Amino acid sequence: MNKKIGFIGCGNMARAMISGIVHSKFIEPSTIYASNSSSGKLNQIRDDFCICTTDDNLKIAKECDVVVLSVKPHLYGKVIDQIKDFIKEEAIVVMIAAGQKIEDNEKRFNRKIKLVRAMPNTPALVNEGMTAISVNTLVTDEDKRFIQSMFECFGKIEFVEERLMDAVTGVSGSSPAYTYMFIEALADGAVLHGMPRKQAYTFAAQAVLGAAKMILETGTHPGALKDAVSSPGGTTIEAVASLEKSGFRSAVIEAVIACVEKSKNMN
Ligand SMILES: NC(=O)C1=CN([C@@H]2O[C@H](COP(=O)(O)OP(=O)(O)OC[C@H]3O[C@@H](n4cnc5c(N)ncnc54)[C@H](O)[C@@H]3O)[C@@H](O)[C@H]2O)C=CC1
Ligand SMILES: O=C(O)[C@@H]1CCC=N1
Repeated sequence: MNKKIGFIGCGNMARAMISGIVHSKFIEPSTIYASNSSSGKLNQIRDDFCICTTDDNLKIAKECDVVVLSVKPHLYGKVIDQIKDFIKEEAIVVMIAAGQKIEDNEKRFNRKIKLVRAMPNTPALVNEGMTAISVNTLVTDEDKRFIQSMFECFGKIEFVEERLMDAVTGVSGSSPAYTYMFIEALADGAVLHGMPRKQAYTFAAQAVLGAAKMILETGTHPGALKDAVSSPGGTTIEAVASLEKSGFRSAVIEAVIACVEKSKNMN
């Protein structure tokens, strides 16, 4: 496994992925490359992970076997125009941008190109990422295994039909943000009742982590787990009733719909 992995665009998501790949020892840091349009983040990532950095996107295109396009979605056209004639014949291009469809980007490359569309999330930084992956017809089973292993360096993966990618963005790509809002609000409630803020974040975050683990590890329906916490005439059902009154579930569903719609209409 002597593949070189390159990142074009070295912001929050690329950093989370690079951190996971380096810490898992999947490949040598010296075979990971990153380019960015400004130097500050590049110098930081080179110092933190001992990877190779450059301000030249073409160097990544010419040298790497896997090229991750980790710039913002609106820059895909510009960056693909710049690199399309320099990507190696057998290289795999991985698109992680919200809303970027395989077919549209095949057209941008205007040549035979192995394209992977993936939607990771930033908990990759602590090895708890969730990534969905779709591929085009040129991606081989061996390529898929490599891409799977790369994303598994920092969490779970599932191959999905591309039509589900917008839903994935709503449920896992973007959802860490809304989960942080929930944790922040939980902590605010505890602070309101006298708990020091730092302690409140620990209690709130650990409760959310534990609840998530219960679903993943027991396979029990979330409703049944909720019922097991809600003693008849007890404290929890008061909170549950209050949340229902405020439209909590509906607010979350509406948030996911807004996210998915944005993803569908991005270009
Ligand atoms: N942040 C997140 O939680 C997630 C982000 N994504 C996707 O990852 C991509 C990157 O997102 P973030 O890392 O959050 O953005 P970011 O803004 O933190 O990073 C993008 C980087 O690209 C650099 N850049 C801009 N133009 C460039 C160019 N022409 N050549 C090279 N580098 C250039 C910027 O300087 C910046 O450092 C987006 O397409 C986003 O949809 C996907 C899943 C989760
Ligand atoms: O907010 C965004 O557009 C990106 C995609 C998923 C998470 N962050």
